[in-house]
Order: sequence, then structure tokens, then C-alpha cells
Amino acid sequence: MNILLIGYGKMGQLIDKLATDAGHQIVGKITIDNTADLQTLDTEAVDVAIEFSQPEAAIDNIKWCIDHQIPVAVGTTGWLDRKQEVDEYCELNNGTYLVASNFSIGVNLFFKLNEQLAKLMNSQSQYAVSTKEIHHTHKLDAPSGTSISIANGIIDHLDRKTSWVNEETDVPTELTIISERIDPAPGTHEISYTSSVDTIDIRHTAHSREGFAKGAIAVAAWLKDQKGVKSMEDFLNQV
Ligand SMILES: NC(=O)C1=CN([C@@H]2O[C@H](COP(=O)(O)OP(=O)(O)OC[C@H]3O[C@@H](n4cnc5c(N)ncnc54)[C@H](OP(=O)(O)O)[C@@H]3O)[C@@H](O)[C@H]2O)C=CC1
Ligand SMILES: O=C(O)C1=N[C@H](C(=O)O)C[C@H](O)C1
Repeated sequence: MNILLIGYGKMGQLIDKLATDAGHQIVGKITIDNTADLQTLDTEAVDVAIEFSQPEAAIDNIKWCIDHQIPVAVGTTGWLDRKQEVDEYCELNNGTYLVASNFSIGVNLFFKLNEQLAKLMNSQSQYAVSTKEIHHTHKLDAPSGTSISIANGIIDHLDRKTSWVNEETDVPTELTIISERIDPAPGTHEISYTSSVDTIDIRHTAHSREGFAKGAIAVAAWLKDQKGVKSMEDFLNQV
């Protein structure tokens, strides 16, 4: 397939290598320095775009893809409080996009495990829950998009939590997300349930960025033949 890479940093460059090795063609590489190249790009030659840029840039990039009828798989985090607005723009303009806070298959299994454990904890009020994410020091957003997805999974399935905060908290209805920045951590997410007698920890540790990149390429290959606002759930259920 012909892929347009929007954002050509750590993720864009790795996707370039893995997609090229797998026989795909990269038809454009957009960074903050050459966004003007989009104006002269032959959009007919693009099957799908993969967007890994930065929080301030993502929405404009997604809207550009929607305007040009290019399906776009979006990995950029830190803007998802405005997802509803982008969903509506996509539907209104007959576009196609999918955003995932994490494209790794392992993390998406971990999301399911998190939800199951949260459900079980409804009848076990002696356990206090908290979460932690660890990433490299170049990361612009905190908490990570993945940790927000985890927190929402807990809030949706554990009755005693109704919101999250990015700090330690004593408010019973608030869920703590602790963010640590340590190089070279590609991405670690932990959930802990602690009682006076024991602790249950579940943790996903990315060993490199390869899982994110391979997941994004697989999603892009599927998304190019879809229509509308799609989710990782849609992808995993159909592939
Ligand atoms: N969903 C997932 O599975 C994953 C998500 N991420 C997220 O993806 C994003 C990118 O991560 P990463 O590659 O590590 O970050 P980098 O900082 O390494 O790369 C970001 C890239 O975006 C470019 N950029 C900045 N502004 C624009 C713009 N307006 N248009 C196009 N490109 C632009 C930068 O250009 P320049 O170099 O010129 O500044 C750079 O090439 C982050 O939000 C991160 O949290 C990361 C890993 C996995
Ligand atoms: O910035 C990163 O590196 C990562 N960002 C994503 C996030 O915010 O959850 C996914 C992954 O953990 C790596």
C-alpha cells in the first residue's frame, strides 16, 4: 500500500523502515519543517496516512486527511479531550480515521485484563487502586494517552472511582495516575490493587517501539478499506 507518513520522528522513522521492509511504499514524509509539501502532494496516490506528530499538530493533520478523503491511522496522544469534535468533523465530511492511544496488540489485551480486574474489584472494597506510567524524558504529554485509556477502563467498570487525577490523591472517588519520566523507557503501564495484607500488580512493559509501529501498519492496511470513525475495538474484532 502507499503510505503517507505525517510526523517523521521516532515513530515515523521506525514505521518507514518496517513498512518498507514489508513491501509497502512511503509516498510522503511530513515534519514540522515541510508541511507545505502537503499542498503539492498527489493525494490520489495515497492509500492511507499514518499520523505520529505532536499534540498541537494532530487535529489539523487529521482534518487535512479527512478533507482529502485519505483514511488516517492516528497515534499522536495528548489531544483526545477534543476527540468528539474530530469525530463529528469526520462524520460530517464523510472521512475515515482511527485513533489509538496505543497500537501495540499487547497493550490492547492489557486493556481487557484491566477491565476484568476492575469488575472483580467491585465486591472487594478492601483494595485501593492506583496506576503508574513510565516514559522517556522527550515525551511531551502527561499522563500518557495509554494511562488515560486505562483510567477510563477502571472508571467505567469500578463503581468506587469516578474520575482520574495526575497525582497522589486521598479523595476516595479519584483514581491516581503517577507519571514518571526516565530514559530510555519506551512505555510502561502498571495498575496496583493494595489491601492491608497483599498487593495485586499488573504491568505492561514495551521493550521497544516495534509493537506500536507494527500495530499502526496493520491498522493502516485494514483502515484503507473502511469508512467513518473507527476504533481499535473495531479493528481487533474484524481482523
Ligand atoms: N499510539 C501509539 O501506539 C503511540 C503513540 N505515540 C505518540 O505519538 C506521537 C509521536 O511520538 P514520537 O514519534 O515518539 O515523537 P517525536 O517527537 O520523535 O516525533 C514527532 C514528529 O512530529 C513532527 N511534527 C511536529 N509538528 C508537526 C506538524 N505540524 N505536522 C507534521 N509533523 C509534525 C516532528 O517534526 P520535527 O522533527 O521537525 O520537530 C517530528 O518529526 C506522540 O504524541 C506520542 O505520545 C508514540 C508511540 C506509540
Ligand atoms: O510518547 C510515547 O513514547 C508513547 N506514547 C503513547 C502514550 O502516550 O500512551 C503510547 C506509548 O506508551 C508510547
